[in-house]
Amino acid sequence: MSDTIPVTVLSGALGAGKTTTLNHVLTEDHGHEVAVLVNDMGEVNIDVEHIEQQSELSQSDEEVIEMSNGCICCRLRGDMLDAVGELVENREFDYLLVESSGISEPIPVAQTFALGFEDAEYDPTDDYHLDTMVSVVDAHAMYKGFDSGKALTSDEPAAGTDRVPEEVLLDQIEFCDVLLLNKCDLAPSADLDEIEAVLKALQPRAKLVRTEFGRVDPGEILDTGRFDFEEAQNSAGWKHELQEGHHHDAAAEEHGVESFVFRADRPFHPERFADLLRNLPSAIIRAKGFFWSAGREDVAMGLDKAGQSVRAGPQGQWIATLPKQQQQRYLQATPGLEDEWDDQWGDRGAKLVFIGRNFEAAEMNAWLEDCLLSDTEMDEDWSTYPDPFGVEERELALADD
Ligand SMILES: Nc1nc2c(ncn2[C@@H]2O[C@H](COP(=O)(O)OP(=O)(O)OP(=O)(O)O)[C@@H](O)[C@H]2O)c(=O)[nH]1
Repeated sequence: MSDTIPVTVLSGALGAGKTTTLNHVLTEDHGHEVAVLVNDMGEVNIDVEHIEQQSELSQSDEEVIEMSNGCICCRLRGDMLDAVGELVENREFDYLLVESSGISEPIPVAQTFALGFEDAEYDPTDDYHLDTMVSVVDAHAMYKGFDSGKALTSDEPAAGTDRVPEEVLLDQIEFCDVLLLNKCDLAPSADLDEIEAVLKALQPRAKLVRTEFGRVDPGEILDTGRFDFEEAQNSAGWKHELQEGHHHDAAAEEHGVESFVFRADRPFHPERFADLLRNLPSAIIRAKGFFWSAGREDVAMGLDKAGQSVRAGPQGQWIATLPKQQQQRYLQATPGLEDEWDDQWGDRGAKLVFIGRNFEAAEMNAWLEDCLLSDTEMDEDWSTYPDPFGVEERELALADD
């Protein structure tokens, strides 16, 4: 590990300030010989021209960069693996900075460096280790979003993907070690406090640093040693809420940031719950979890709300539908599962987390309770209920409603 090259990955929405941050860090005295990789990996390349322009910009800066720190800029098209492999062969450098284009997902990039690929010819973990995942968040865009009642952005899905930008943005927020809240010059400080409270609720583990024009101390993002794949995967606020239960955070409370977990051991009435999902208040920024839809005892439905986009549909298996032997293994390995186990229905039920600002948890709770089957409905024939959740994974995409 120690003789492999540390890697910092910068992600963030389009225009959040990744390039600005990168250029700032490169001109600072960071004590490294840095190679820079601009990754425009995804099939989704919305904006090749933009990236082209950007690298022209970096090239025009190259003189400065070369002179101060001996950095190398290289642009990547296509296979990131080949590029990073070639890079170690052909260049002398001791740190790799990757700028991951706005639309690309941080998790696959992290996987490349942290885990490598099984069948690939080149294994990047021979030469590299992931040091820090950084996400640059645009404070100005978030502030404007709050102002217009929208939690985050609400752009159309990018061509070639069914994920809208705010879903990717939430991945970037939830899967990182350091959050740079950039463009702080463009939002009033009261709003910055509020944005910060929201970010902390979405991602309690990351270090949060406020910046203007990407002016961050290089030590905040280089050689931090903060990355840990497992921790990063479990660092989302909603996971904490589900696993550890609710804990009050004074700063969050002060700014009206609320998170709330709903648990039930009954099914939802499919239509009532679909209706609620269609009408969720926009104050709810994030919702995530599993639920049981009456008539679909075969499958655990997943809910995933990121900003204005809501998806719900078949996502996983109840332990109750697994073969007996496997069930036993889960029951033994999972503390508390035995107590929750229902003789007839096993682990079927609802476990949902909602994170938002200025919403009434009690009201939300009452709406959800109303969606559960009543005692009378518990005795009905559920197979006659229409099923809005379909058969495809998380098919009910409500973003365009
Ligand atoms: N006012 C203000 N403008 C900023 C700040 N940081 C960056 N900008 C400007 O915002 C624009 C976008 O910045 P970039 O650094 O290119 O953003 P990016 O994230 O690399 O953008 P993409 O590569 O398109 O994803 C540029 O015009 C920057 O000058 C900031 O802190 N405050």
